[in-house]
Amino acid sequence: MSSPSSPHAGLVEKVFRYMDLHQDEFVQRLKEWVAIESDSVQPVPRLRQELFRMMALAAEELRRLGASVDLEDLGSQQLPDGQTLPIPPVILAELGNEPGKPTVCFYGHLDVQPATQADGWLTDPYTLTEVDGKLYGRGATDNKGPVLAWINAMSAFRALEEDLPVNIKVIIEGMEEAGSVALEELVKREKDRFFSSVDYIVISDNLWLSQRRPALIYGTRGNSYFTVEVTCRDQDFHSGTFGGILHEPMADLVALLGSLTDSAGHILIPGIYDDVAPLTEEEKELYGAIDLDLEEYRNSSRVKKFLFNTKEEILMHLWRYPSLSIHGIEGAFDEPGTKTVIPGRVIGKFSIRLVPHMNTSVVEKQVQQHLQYIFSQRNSSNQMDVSMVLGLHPWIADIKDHQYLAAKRAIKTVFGTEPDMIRDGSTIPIAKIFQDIIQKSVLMLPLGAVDDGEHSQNEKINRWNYIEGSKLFAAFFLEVAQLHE
Ligand SMILES: Cn1cncc1C[C@H](NC(=O)CCN)C(=O)O
Ligand SMILES: [Zn+2]
Ligand SMILES: [Zn+2]
Repeated sequence: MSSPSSPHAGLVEKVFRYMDLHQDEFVQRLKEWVAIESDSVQPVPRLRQELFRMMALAAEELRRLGASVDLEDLGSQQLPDGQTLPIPPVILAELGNEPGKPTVCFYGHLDVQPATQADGWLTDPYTLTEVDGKLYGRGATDNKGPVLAWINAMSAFRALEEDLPVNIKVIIEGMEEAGSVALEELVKREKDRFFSSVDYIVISDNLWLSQRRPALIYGTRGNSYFTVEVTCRDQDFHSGTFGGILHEPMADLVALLGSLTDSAGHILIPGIYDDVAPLTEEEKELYGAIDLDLEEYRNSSRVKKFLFNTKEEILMHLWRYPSLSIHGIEGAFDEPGTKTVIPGRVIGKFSIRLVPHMNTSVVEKQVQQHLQYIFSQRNSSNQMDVSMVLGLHPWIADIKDHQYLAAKRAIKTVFGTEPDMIRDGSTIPIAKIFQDIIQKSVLMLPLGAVDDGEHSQNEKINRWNYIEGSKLFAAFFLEVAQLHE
């Protein structure tokens, strides 16, 4: 609880009490939002319709709070197979426009990863189901819960007829899980309009490092995603009638993919580590202070052994060093059984997580050169094509920034503790885009617990995280307003 000396202590308590009393309504709203299958990953018309429905529902909710809401049309998306699909509109909403108050802009997304019960969900992924204080459902933590927590915070002030201490802007998209298609253009277009008055940007699209201890995030890795296609012809072969006389595309591809890393996870692409920011003594100390029980983390991940044995090494390799992951092979025989095919054309997929100060176009050249060299060594008559299909930049914040201090104070008020100061190994592409284009401070203020299972089966948000997270945003409004004065 806030200290009695704090000038807004009474208001904080009133808002928190409101939220405790109305928590079932907040959960009910999350249930309505989770019920929409707003999957942006599978490019099919039915799901795009669901995305449109999702954005309309959120727009309506914001209008109910008195916000002015625009739905920005982003046109359509051209898919590699020639199909075009409409892109769901982006919500740009605004509540309050008083010159004396700071303007805080919240970014969130309402699209989700695919999910079906057959994937191994214990409950229907689109029916929010509470078990032991855990609210299970696709999008519960990524990112519908946090978006609603922000809206809950706005709604509490309105319901109590209390003046909002900040001007609020909200940008909500529906294509994050597909790589934030067309969002950068929108941000550029709106730089001198919607974003001109923005002082601070808040994103809540990550998780804590712990079950109970809140965190602030000051960096995310980028990602360069590659496809490497090896083609002999456009049809499969029978291995009994062609096996032995062909350069097999799959053999080429497996060799290419196998050349990318060694068994210790070190990336073998020449030059790839050249631009990685050197480790300073100051940074080293930050890792020591983080409270992570490595054994528990390993056990709860159900992994026998990690590549590194100390907390510091593990965190550094997740946050401040690049990594290369192989994701899949399109065109490969991947069913059970013993089909004797030789695939005629296969596409390998891998990506490299980038860290400061790596650059996507430099990485693209290095990967091209490396794969061309490896391929040439095989004297294969097949055709190889490498392309970088996504180039997402890493992001790092200045933790001495005003709003990081405001967030720390809000965390102290709600949770009575200091946050873990952490980075995240995954990618929030829009963070760097906001930082570069709007040139205002970006804060990542996550609400979910480490075991929420984003993108996984049985994704959930704890009722406690959802409600305390709503309080956290309300407390944050008050702290930002106070610091801004
Ligand atoms: C779509 N995409 C392709 N490359 C990277 C991404 C973003 C994706 N983002 C998240 O998972 C956010 C987690 N809070 C990721 O990092 O894989
Ligand atoms: Zn997300
Ligand atoms: Zn996600």
